[in-house]
Amino acid sequence: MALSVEKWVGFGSAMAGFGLLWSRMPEHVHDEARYIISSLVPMVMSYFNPYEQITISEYGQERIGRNKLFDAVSTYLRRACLDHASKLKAELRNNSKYDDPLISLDENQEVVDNFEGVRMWWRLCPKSAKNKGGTVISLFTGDSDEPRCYRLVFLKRHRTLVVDSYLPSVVREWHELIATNRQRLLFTNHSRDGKSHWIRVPYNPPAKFDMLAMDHSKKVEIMEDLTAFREAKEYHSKVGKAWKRGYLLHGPPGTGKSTMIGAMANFLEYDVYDLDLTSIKDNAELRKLFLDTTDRSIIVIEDIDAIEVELTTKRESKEAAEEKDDNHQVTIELSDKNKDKGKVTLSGLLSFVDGLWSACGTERIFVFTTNHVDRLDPALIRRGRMDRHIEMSYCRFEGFKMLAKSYITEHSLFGEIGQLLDEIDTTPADVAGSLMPRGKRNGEIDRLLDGMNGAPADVAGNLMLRVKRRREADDCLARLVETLKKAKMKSAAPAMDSVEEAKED
Ligand SMILES: Nc1ncnc2c1ncn2[C@@H]1O[C@H](COP(=O)(O)OP(=O)(O)OP(=O)(O)O)[C@@H](O)[C@H]1O
Ligand SMILES: [Mg+2]
Repeated sequence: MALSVEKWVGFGSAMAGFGLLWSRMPEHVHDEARYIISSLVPMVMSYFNPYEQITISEYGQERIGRNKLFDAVSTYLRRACLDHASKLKAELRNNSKYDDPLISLDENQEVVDNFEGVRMWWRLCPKSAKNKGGTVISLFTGDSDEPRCYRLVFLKRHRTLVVDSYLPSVVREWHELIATNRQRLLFTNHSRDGKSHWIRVPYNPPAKFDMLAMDHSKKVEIMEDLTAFREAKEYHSKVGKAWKRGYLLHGPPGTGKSTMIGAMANFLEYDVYDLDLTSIKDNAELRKLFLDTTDRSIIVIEDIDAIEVELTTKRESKEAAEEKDDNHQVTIELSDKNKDKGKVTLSGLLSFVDGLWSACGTERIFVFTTNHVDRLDPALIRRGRMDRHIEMSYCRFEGFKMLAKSYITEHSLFGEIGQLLDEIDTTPADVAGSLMPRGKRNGEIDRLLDGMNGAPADVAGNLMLRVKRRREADDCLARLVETLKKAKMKSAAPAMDSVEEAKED
């Protein structure tokens, strides 16, 4: 049967070719006869050919971005139709939480699927050279080959079933599988042969919201905001807005901006795209990268102020030269390395965050981080582009308790620590650093355990853990008090100097 399907489809092509040939017959063949025959051949063919075919290409029109249906079909066929295939492919995924090889269909292997008693024939067609009628070069990949595609062949009378039920069910299964099985990924852009690509690694950030040292109500507000965003598909389509949200995280170094991104990714179960603007040649490259991102992802640009410094300086000089031309079309010179290569502009960046291209993906979160919010171009961070501005601030007592809670919830040094944290600006990173256990006093614990002959293992283990934790907590908190006192003295030193200077005067 499979062979006959192929024959029919092949016969169709042959007849179409014949029709084309006929239409190019010499002039002396009567025009009218030529017209009638060339339109009759496909009609006759179509009448006798009981099959239809749908092609699902790896890339969309003009190859702007991947065709998600292609990925859905790959996953579906891997699950549903490998049993009867004789030509398979195996690869070890570097982006999976599993170590087992991934088996999939090899090119040109035909498989048959059964849906509601109806047979469907699938085949993965390899890349082929495109040479008819001149070379068509992909807009972004610069590739002149026809991409790979799946061919689905079915009986004509089942077209409605295929389009309305079968293909949607393939997509549904794909979504379900992704939701249950998938390994989250961290992507970063990388330039090879003058072209930018995403490279990806498995991503399991340890950060969780409950570990984040920050104002509790602020934290709850952010989590509620993220939940509302995730559930707002209908709202966005009803009001005709792109389903995206922008967060600006600002605050001094070490206050948890990057940690917050990890916590967001964990909370939403999204992939993260860490966009390094310094290695992007121009707006076209930026566009390609954006279009290659997947939905349900967080797109991050860290330290946006580093780029903005250049932008602001440039803009100021341009404004001086052109008497306040404030059109935001100023070029960002991203780095000395790229100075001569090309340009990414602020407007190029904004078109993805908030402009025409922002509608090209759904369920995207943009996160910009900066240590210097005051240096950013207002155009970049205005509300609507960056929907929420979140300030990550120094560690106070509440934040400290959050960081310390994995060791201890109450201690005699807490009062002193609370007072010191109120007096000096310390980052959560510094506090977390002091709270790291340094593996001291193990000898003492060993001696203690030696004296507990015959104690059940779990009691001994628990006791050891308790003693260890207590000792560690004593050490850590004492070390933290010491660090904070030193920092306090240091911050008081210039003031003391000026008092002394005033006395001398
Ligand atoms: N608010 C916080 N809650 C919990 N841990 C924190 C917090 N802030 C910092 N840390 C700890 O300090 C380390 C550094 O923090 P992080 O990299 O998130 O800071 P950052 O604000 O991104 O700094 P930078 O501006 O230099 O990029 C983290 O690994 C984390 O362990
Ligand atoms: Mg950071």
